[in-house]
Amino acid sequence: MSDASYLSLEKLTLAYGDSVAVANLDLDIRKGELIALLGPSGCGKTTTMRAIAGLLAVKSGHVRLDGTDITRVPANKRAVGLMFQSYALFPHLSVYENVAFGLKLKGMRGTELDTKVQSGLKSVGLSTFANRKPAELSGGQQQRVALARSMVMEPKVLLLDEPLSNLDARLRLDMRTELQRVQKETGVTMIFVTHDQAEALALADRIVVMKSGKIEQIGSPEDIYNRPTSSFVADFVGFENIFPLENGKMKTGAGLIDLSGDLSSHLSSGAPSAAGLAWRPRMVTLGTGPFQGTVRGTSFAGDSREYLLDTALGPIKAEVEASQPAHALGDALTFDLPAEKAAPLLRFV
Ligand SMILES: Nc1ncnc2c1ncn2[C@@H]1O[C@H](COP(=O)(O)OP(=O)(O)OP(=O)(O)O)[C@@H](O)[C@H]1O
Repeated sequence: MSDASYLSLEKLTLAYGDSVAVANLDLDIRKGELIALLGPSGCGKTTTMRAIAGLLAVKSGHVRLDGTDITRVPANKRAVGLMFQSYALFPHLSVYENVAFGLKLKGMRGTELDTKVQSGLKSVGLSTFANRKPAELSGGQQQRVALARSMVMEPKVLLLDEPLSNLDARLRLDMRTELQRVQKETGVTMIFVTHDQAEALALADRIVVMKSGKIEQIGSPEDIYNRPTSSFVADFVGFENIFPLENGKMKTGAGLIDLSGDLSSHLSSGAPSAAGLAWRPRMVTLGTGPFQGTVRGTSFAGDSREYLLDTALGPIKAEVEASQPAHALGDALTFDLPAEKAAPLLRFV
């Protein structure tokens, strides 16, 4: 086992009956990494987590953890923790008893148990809540109990399935920080599932983007955000203006067109064999350029304003600072898609 493959999924195929949900998936995760599995509903995120946890039989392939093949090891012998989006706390037990539960099952008692539980509660800031019942806690506090309960078991890997999805926007932000802190303090390897790209970008060391049971791209948050390799990932992370390339020209509703700026030198530095180009709305220049559009929609987002333009190329989304003069529905605007700002896509899928 190398450092880069503390947890390895090798050619993992997972199915429900005859229906394959995850196909031939390879993934190596380093010890202490915080990994986000990101992707649309049904792409196989939860299925992959269930297989790592031992809750779903593997059809073919292997799961290795810390040098051991655990593909056929029962869930309770894997040292893999799992935290669900519904925290699944025992309502009749106190916070203390909830956190102690798994340790007691392992036969721990007395001072050792008490020390572990106290330290687990302390690590999530809930020492003074030990005697409360889950119903007497806020959603965020319940989430912390669930986290403490998982962490006291000292798992080699902690899996979190949509851990923040039941929390309101404010609490989600708090819990993001909390999760990150606990992870860095304990050094536990964590994999969390989310379909929220902002959450993945904010939390993860590396993001694994999945599509239809396969990995579409693996990279740092910066890679995924700035350098998506396919149109699917580009679309998923907010590049709204995405076009295929054919012989160095952009294929649009108005046919093949040349871009202004030096596309070839931009591409040769980034991706010489690009299959497409993508621009975020704020990469579109409004007010000057070779193209024409008519404002069909506008939305105000505090610092910025977004315009949806009807154009011969197809619909274009542009974002400008809100301090710029506003345009009205029906206004005709010129715009540019600057070649040097485009993200080159290797695959158009
Ligand atoms: N118990 C099941 N029986 C049959 N098919 C299932 C079962 N659970 C999931 N699937 C199918 O497997 C595929 C992957 O599902 P999975 O739950 O892993 O997706 P996901 O990416 O976690 O989605 P979501 O974000 O909605 O939770 C989907 O096509 C789904 O319909």
